[in-house]
Amino acid sequence: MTIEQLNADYGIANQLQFIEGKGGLPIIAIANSKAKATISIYGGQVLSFQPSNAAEDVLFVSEKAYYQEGKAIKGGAPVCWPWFGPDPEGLGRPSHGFMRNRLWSVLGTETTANGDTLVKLGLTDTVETREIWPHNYELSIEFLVGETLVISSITKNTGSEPYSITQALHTYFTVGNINAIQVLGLDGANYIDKVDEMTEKQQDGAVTIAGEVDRIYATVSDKLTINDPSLSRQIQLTATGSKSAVVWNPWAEKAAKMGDLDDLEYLKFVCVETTNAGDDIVEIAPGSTHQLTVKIAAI
Ligand SMILES: O=P(O)(O)OC[C@H]1O[C@@H](O)[C@H](O)[C@@H](O)[C@@H]1O
Repeated sequence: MTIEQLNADYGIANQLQFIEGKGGLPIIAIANSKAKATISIYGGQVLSFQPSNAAEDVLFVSEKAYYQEGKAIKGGAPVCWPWFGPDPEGLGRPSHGFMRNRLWSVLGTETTANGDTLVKLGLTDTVETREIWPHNYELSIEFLVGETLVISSITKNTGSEPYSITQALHTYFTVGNINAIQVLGLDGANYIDKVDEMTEKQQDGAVTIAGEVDRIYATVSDKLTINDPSLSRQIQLTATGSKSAVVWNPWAEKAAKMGDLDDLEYLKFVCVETTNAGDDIVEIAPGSTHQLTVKIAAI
């Protein structure tokens, strides 16, 4: 669909418009009385969210992100689905599933009763996706932009057999200085340390970051907080449909090897991801739906 057609069908006067973004990719630009946000239809991912009273964007996007078909956009909140991390069956399929580099369909846009903006994007299985992953699904991603940002991944099993998924709302958050932040709410949680041969460990106190961190936390609280003294703010995450969470920062050496991350940008973000990952595998019966949601507030 062209930008003109999208605006005609789904634009909302003075609140939501479709524009051509970097690399010619279609972007949804939202500005309402409470916040502004941009959502990339490619990848089905929110790229920015800034409540009216926030000095800085809540989400981080790499200055070197690719805006190119076939590649994931590094930043905002990519959607990892129907698996999180490496191919669970070792068949050489891409890491984090196959939704990050697709053009999604716009299912609907609306203004809610309290003036928030709701956007729904979706994808269903095709001959091509069944070659990669032999299951039937309707996957939709919903974004509710208001004082807070709410992101939901809703998976419906439209087939006749049950199947299992793992997934992540792979949120990149802007921080003032990675060395100074704390992630709260994980004290006592067990985690798999991906940078220490998948050793199982237990979190003691707040998470601080002074090197590469890549952890899958099991059975976490539904409320996590990023305490960021450099930007004098807290980012609060409230999750539903999830028992696990991932904390990731590549640190200097890995960042330097990434073509889509500037060498020093690792200092400026942390990923605290709302997931079904590790042992938090979700089985979905035929006709059933699983919803993974995170509400993000910056205070
Ligand atoms: O570079 P990608 O594919 O976006 O993945 C980034 C990171 O995503 C994290 O969620 C994983 O735990 C890391 O292991 C991974 O490196």
